[in-house]
Amino acid sequence: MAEQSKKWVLMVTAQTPTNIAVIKYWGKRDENLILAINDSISVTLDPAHLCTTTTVAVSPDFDQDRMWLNGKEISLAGGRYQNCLREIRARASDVEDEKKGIKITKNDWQNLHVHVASYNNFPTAAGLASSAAGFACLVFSLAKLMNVQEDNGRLSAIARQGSGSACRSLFGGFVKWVMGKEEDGSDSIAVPLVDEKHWDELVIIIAVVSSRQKETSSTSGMRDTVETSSLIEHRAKEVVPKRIIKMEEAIQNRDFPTFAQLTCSDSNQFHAVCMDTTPPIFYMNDTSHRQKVLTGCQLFRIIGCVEKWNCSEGTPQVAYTFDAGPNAVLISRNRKAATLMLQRLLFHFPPNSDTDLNSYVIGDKSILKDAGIQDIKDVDALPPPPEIKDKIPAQKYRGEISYFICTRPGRGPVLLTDESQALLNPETGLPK
Ligand SMILES: Nc1ncnc2c1ncn2[C@@H]1O[C@H](COP(=O)(O)OP(=O)(O)OP(=O)(O)O)[C@@H](O)[C@H]1O
Ligand SMILES: C[C@@](O)(CCOP(=O)(O)OP(=O)(O)O)CC(=O)O
Repeated sequence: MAEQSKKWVLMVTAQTPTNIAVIKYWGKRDENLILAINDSISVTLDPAHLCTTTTVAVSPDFDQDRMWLNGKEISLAGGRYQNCLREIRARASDVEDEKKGIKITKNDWQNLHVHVASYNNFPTAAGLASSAAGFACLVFSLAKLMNVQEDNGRLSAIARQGSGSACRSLFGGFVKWVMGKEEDGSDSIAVPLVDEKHWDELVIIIAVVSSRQKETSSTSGMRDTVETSSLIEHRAKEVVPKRIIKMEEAIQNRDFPTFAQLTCSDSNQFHAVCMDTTPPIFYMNDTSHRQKVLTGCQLFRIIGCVEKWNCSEGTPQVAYTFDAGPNAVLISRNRKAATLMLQRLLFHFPPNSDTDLNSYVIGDKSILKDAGIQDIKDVDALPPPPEIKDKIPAQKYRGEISYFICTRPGRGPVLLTDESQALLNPETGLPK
């Protein structure tokens, strides 16, 4: 390292989106490298509504690697963090900042320590893919700090070693994670299929049922499935490869009926292999807490509501998909369908009377406006959806959903150049 008289801190801040799989990754063929047993496809969600912001800093004064997640210091000792840090350091290049008088050579990076501060603007470890946005952001920001000369595809193979689904957050739009064949995982990377503008009519509504941490992590859940389910092999070898081909075609052609059919079937099959696991995993209907038994039923009701409406329209208006947590993701074919979906959701799941509508529907609130809803009175005045026949009185489940997020397909990672958005103090390298 060049002689420097002044103390210095060099920082980079980045923002990375989360993603939701429409063809699910579930099961590994290598636990350490995180190599999947099947390809998967996801849609990247607009970072304006769900994203991770991460600041990474380097200074000769730092005596160890440290990380703060959502304001609390966490350990970087875990294998996944260590693998990402090692792989990025191995690819670091020379960095020079003439204004600050900083010169770091390729070899210096092996001895310099980093500080990392990260913030998720949505619940962590609640099944909203915080690990995906989080590891993608960590790898992307470290790569920029250390001047790594590799494209986002190569970086995705490093993010994958933090969390499998993270590799898909290196791109916007629709993204495929190619499982690859190589033992070292070098061909197990994310590939962008189409960018976020290709199918920008889609509107995504997430019903957040529980923002508490889930009972069974994806990592241990999928390990148990691979060890004990006999259905998973059929899924990985026979079902998913065919679905991947059809899904890619549906996305290219913006063929919503095929897209919706594949998305719903794949989500349902993912939960079927979870149930085929010993002991069975119930992500949609976790029976370990009384409250969750109730909320789980609400998720089945959301499926029922979407299926009934799609059927009555004669062609799908909305696709549903559920990850490893009790949240529903509803992808509408266009704004009109999203408006009608939101009206149905608010009819069945009105907020408690003391809840502010502004905090009950967050993200792109213009959908709420399109639905003609300005306050709770408008929610209470919503008529029952016409597809509900008079035989069964329409049910309402007040207060059963925590909140709704309205969003859309979004872009990939970006650097934030405005220093005021940094999460670390530029003088000390400690959280602001
Ligand atoms: N911003 C972040 N930066 C780095 N790591 C993060 C970040 N956010 C979350 N993580 C890591 O991801 C873990 C949570 O992952 P987990 O898979 O349990 O939940 P999730 O990603 O929210 O849900 P799912 O993957 O099932 O959708 C955290 O404990 C932490 O280790
Ligand atoms: C259901 C899923 O969301 C599973 C995601 O699993 P993770 O990527 O969180 O698992 P690890 O690789 O062990 O970190 C489906 C998907 O995103 O494809």
